[in-house]
Amino acid sequence: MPLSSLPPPSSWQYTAEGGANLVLSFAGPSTSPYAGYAMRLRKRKLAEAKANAGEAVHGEVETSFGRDIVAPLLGQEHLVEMREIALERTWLEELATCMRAAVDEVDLNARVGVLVEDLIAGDGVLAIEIKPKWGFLPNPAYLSATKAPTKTSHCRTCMHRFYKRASGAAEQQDGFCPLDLYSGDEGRVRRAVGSLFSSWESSGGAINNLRFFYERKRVSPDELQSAVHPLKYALVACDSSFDGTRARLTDLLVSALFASPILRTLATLQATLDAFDIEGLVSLIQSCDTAMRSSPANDDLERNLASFAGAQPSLSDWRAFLARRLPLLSRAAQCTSLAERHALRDDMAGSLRRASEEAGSARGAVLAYLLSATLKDCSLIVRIPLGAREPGAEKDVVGEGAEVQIMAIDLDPKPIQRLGKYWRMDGEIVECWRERLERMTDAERAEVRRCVE
Ligand SMILES: O=P(O)(O)O[C@@H]1[C@@H](OP(=O)(O)O)[C@H](OP(=O)(O)O)[C@H](O)[C@H](OP(=O)(O)O)[C@H]1OP(=O)(O)O
Ligand SMILES: Nc1ncnc2c1ncn2[C@@H]1O[C@H](COP(=O)(O)OP(=O)(O)OP(=O)(O)O)[C@@H](O)[C@H]1O
Repeated sequence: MPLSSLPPPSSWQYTAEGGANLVLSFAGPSTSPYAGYAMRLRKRKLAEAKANAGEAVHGEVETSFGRDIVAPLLGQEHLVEMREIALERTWLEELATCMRAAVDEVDLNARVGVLVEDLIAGDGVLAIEIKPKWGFLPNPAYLSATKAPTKTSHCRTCMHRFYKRASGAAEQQDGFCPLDLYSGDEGRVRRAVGSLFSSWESSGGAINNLRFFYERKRVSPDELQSAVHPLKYALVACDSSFDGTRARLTDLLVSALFASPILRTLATLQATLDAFDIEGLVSLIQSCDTAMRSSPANDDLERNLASFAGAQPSLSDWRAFLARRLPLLSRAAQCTSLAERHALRDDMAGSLRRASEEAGSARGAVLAYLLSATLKDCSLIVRIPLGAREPGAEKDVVGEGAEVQIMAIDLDPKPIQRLGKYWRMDGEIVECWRERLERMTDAERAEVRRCVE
């Protein structure tokens, strides 16, 4: 596509935003070379406390990371091409006046945006976005005796949700367990999707783990309550009550997830790259570095971790890492059992450990952990072509020959400076959960769901 002059801000419509980026869909004429594209723009955080100073990842790494590092692992067919596009301040200023982001503002100083295939666009296309989060329990071999019992029976996402609620964030009481979603067991996958749906409904569609878009427009729970939403016409053969629509959407999502190996591969990659857990990783860094070994207080350890881990990896660092680790990591897609996944993780731990001993540096293990962090935070967009349907039509098929696609988004590299935060958060999350269990009676404790891999 030629990068001719960028269409005016009025040709773009707000789609959604995450913590760092704002995404706009091109809404101009279908003859434009930009039709079918979305633009990802950097945001400027409004809340000072949320701004992450000094966390910048070089732009070259940001756009190439998905294509060069993640695609060989997850499969090229699951990634969209990203392409940098030059931006002018006047264009951004005009955009800022005609479009308000829901949470933050577009960064007026950004000099490049990123053009991507618009995954929510298309006639009759239902796009369901899920953020599946951490799909494994940590390697018990590297956990401290105090944290191991908690971390091997409750997954990070379930504990983290409670932690966020305890610290005042508006999180749902009974959220989904990712281990159910990733389990490959139909009943458990349905339970996870059901929990996500309930949280979506009770939050008014505000959660970041589940979103629905139909023909490029975000669909809210209120709209699905309405009798005449076009998505309901497209979901033929379903009873058009809210519950009927919910059941149909659940079926569509569950069967799309079942038909694809992506969740299984994603969880295996996350687990294999996080072979030591953050606890084991910190011990490995300390064993390679005498100054870190003597790092006394926890505060210092948090602060010092990033500097001992080294500079933010460049694209060539990442390419060298992948070239060395690809033979082992490419086995992830073939792992079909938990035993195979654990064996792969053990192989990775052994290999990273030997490499650190030889080099006197844990940098390879740090890069592996950072790549795992990217995969723990990505989202999937399930594109289901429903085809155009007349109200009342009888057909109950998905699309007309068009295929369901599952694409991974938000595959940005994580800043190496976050290592200290990851270590601190791990301690706080587990402590918060343990205190919760200690406050309970035995009967209450027995009712707490255990997470099973
Ligand atoms: O730490 P977590 O698990 O809360 O993950 C953060 C996400 O929170 P959530 O998925 O809501 O729990 C968080 O998501 P939200 O901004 O809450 O939608 C971000 O994805 C953040 O990454 P980054 O700052 O964009 O690089 C994520 O930070 P990283 O942990 O990936 O660095
Ligand atoms: N290629 C795409 N096509 C359509 N919509 C997209 C696309 N990429 C992202 N989006 C939408 O924009 C939202 C924000 O994008 P993205 O996840 O890249 O932002 P982020 O700031 O990096 O997120 P996070 O805070 O989760 O790290 C997504 O959750 C999704 O709804």
